Amino acid sequence: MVVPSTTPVRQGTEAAASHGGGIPTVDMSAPGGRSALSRQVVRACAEHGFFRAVSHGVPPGPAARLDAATAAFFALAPHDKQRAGPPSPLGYGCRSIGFNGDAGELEYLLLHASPAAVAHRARSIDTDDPSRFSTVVNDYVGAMRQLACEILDLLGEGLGLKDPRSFSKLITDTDSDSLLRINHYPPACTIHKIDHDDQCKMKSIVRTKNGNGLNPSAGARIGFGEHSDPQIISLLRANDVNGLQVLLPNGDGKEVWVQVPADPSAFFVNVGDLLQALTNGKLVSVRHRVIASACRPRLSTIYFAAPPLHARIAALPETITADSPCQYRPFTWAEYKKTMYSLRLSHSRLDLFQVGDDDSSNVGKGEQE
Ligand SMILES: C=C1C[C@]23C[C@@]1(O)CC[C@H]2[C@@]12CC[C@H](O)[C@@](C)(C(=O)O1)[C@H]2[C@@H]3C(=O)O
Ligand SMILES: O=C(O)CCC(=O)C(=O)O
Ligand SMILES: [Fe+2]
Repeated sequence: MVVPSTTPVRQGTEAAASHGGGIPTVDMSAPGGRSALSRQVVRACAEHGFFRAVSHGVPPGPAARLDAATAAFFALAPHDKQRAGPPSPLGYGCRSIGFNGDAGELEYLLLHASPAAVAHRARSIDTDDPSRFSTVVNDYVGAMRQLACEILDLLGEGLGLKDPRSFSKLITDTDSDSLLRINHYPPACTIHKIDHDDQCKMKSIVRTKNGNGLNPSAGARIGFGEHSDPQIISLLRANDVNGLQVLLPNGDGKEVWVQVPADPSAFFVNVGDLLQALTNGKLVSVRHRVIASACRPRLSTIYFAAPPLHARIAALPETITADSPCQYRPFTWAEYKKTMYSLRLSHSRLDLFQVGDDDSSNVGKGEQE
């Protein structure tokens, strides 16, 4: 699979810290007060649907323990890993993503984040000591839930909601449908079985000529294809290997793929489709992808914060005005999930829920493209 070359790619830069056209960065501990922080978070989510959170206050222990446990799993022999698969969509998957023919150069573990589901899945992931694996995952999920709530409360405050905790309440419900995904992208050199040094040399030559290193002839490979995350908010952390790209406005009314420089100490925050619907489009769900062309493995962990299946998703009244009428019809997360699982990864599925687009024959029909 080769990267579509129509959209240019540029490097995210430090200029981004001031929203200068790259990757916005939010210092979660910056002096200046909570209302300044909430304005910054709203601005990043409204303009980009994405930001890098630094000085976030999440202790490093749970992440280090999760990375060790998942790296040990991915290092197992293929038939041992298959015990936790095939993905249903939960469980261990290799290359295949979803049910509709999407594929990427990765293997992954997709877990429901509830302690009961983690305990059940742990039995096939860590056969030596399932409860050790469960504890490690539960600790990490707890830390992620807390960070997600903090960001969602800042958004609620910054948007001036009557109840600023409206968003975080959805993900703290005991029936929350949140997920944890661990993606392992093997080094590109071993995928091709081309000699490591030759391939790295080849890539650096093309990078010099083209500036972005994504010429298909250099072996740029789709790790995880273009998509938006369907849930409320996603928190992504990865090792020091690049690969994540986000589709951001370039200021000229066009969009460009921006490479997100790796930062293992940061969390990358994505607005999901549900948050776009809840805010009547004020916050935008960001399209992103992973190009897995590096010569070292990329390990990423993403917490997808979701509401319970029965939760009704409708634009909050504060986000609807005469100038900004309601864009999406109300739906439940269960309904949205059913639709999304019938569609390809790259589908702009929220469009199907636009007011006026009530041709229900479009929704949940098992559309393939
Ligand atoms: C092709 C698909 C995989 C996906 C479900 C879908 O039908 C469309 C959305 C995909 C996605 C993207 C973000 C997350 O990685 C994910 C777990 C999710 O909730 O939506 C995946 C789904 C998946 O891999 O099961
Ligand atoms: O693995 C990554 O870095 C991102 C993957 C992703 O976007 C996803 O799993 O939804
Ligand atoms: Fe994603």
